[in-house]
Amino acid sequence: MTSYTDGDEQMSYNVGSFPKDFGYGNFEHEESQSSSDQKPRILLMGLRRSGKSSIQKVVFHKMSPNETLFLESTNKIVKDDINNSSFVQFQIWDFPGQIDFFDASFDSDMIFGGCGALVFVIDARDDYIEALTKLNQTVTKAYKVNSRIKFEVFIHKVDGISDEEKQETQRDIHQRATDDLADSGFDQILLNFHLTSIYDHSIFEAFSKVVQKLIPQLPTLENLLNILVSNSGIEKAFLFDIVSKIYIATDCSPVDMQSYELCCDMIDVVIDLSSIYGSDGAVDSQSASVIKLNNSTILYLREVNKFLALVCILREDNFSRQSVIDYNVLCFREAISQVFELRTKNQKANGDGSTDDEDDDFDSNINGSSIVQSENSILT
Ligand SMILES: Nc1nc2c(ncn2[C@@H]2O[C@H](COP(=O)(O)OP(=O)(O)OP(=O)(O)O)[C@@H](O)[C@H]2O)c(=O)[nH]1
Repeated sequence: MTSYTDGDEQMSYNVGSFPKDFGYGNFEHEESQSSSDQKPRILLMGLRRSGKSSIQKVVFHKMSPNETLFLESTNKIVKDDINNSSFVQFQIWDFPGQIDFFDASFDSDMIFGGCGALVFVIDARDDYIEALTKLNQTVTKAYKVNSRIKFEVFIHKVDGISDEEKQETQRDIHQRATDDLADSGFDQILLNFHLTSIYDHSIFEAFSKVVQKLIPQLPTLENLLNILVSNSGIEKAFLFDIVSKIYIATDCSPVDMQSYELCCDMIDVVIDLSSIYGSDGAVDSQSASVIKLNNSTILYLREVNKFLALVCILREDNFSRQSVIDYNVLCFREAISQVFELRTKNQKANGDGSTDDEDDDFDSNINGSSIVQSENSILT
């Protein structure tokens, strides 16, 4: 029988092109880390072999997609601590596919109580009727315990499926899932759908959106990026978590997949080169890189802190004012460190257990003082 006891904390990394020790260490300004229990939780649920463990391994442990073919079935909850900067701190719980909500050892209050987001994975290549039934059971059960959970449905393994087929599958799953919820009297539950595959960047993009919803400072970060972009002639800017390549914030212009992929590839190139030629770690405060594309576009990467990098896309003409951009990036970096400091101060003041309400206060503080200050110092 499945046991729902605590799983192993998986802290070793199979990091592909990353240096072996390039994982989520302690953030140097973070004097006190939130305990694991206080971190928001992301639950990975879905039928057996739908691809849950593969997603977690590929996104957070740099496992190559082909290696996931050899993953064994999960038979207990596996908890994984993602201990990054103050912005990216959560736990991922990977559930066995054959989970039984009626099992006496399934403590739904404990499991769904502290849950920030529930990711339900559906294998798009399989007959998904059973998966939809399970989705309905899972979501309604979780909602009854905690109505604040964000529900994300990954329509997974869409590699090798034509674009029309993808859209049709998404439309069908969306329709059936929302109809099922309405039939069970839960039409107030909002499901978000993402087409994903571990064989391309779609899984990183989808996970970025899930993680962003768990970052209370997101509006502040977006605001800072908007100010930076509009004053520096930048077309698009992403704030990346370097280790996982998920972006934790971007400016308000729409994200197109190609730009995101280019930026991810740039991070890979920089990490690879830094690991070979750099002296200490993969990135440091001097880390920067410029890639000129053959369509008069520039990719510009700057380190923000140990875990975060800013990657910008801009036209070559606008890059002639690089010193202005660099100055603005310095202001941006300073503003981000102020956000960190305030966050840490708030956490300490609240005994490390800041709630959403406290984070709201935090946001208004930053918007009221620090951003204005950085806005003034950004050159136009
Ligand atoms: N084609 C394709 N195969 C995938 C993808 N993601 C996962 N797989 C494959 O799906 C199979 C099952 O993956 P797992 O990650 O073990 O699935 P799981 O949901 O964790 O399974 P349980 O632990 O049994 O619940 C593996 O052979 C993976 O290689 C994907 O995006 N595309």
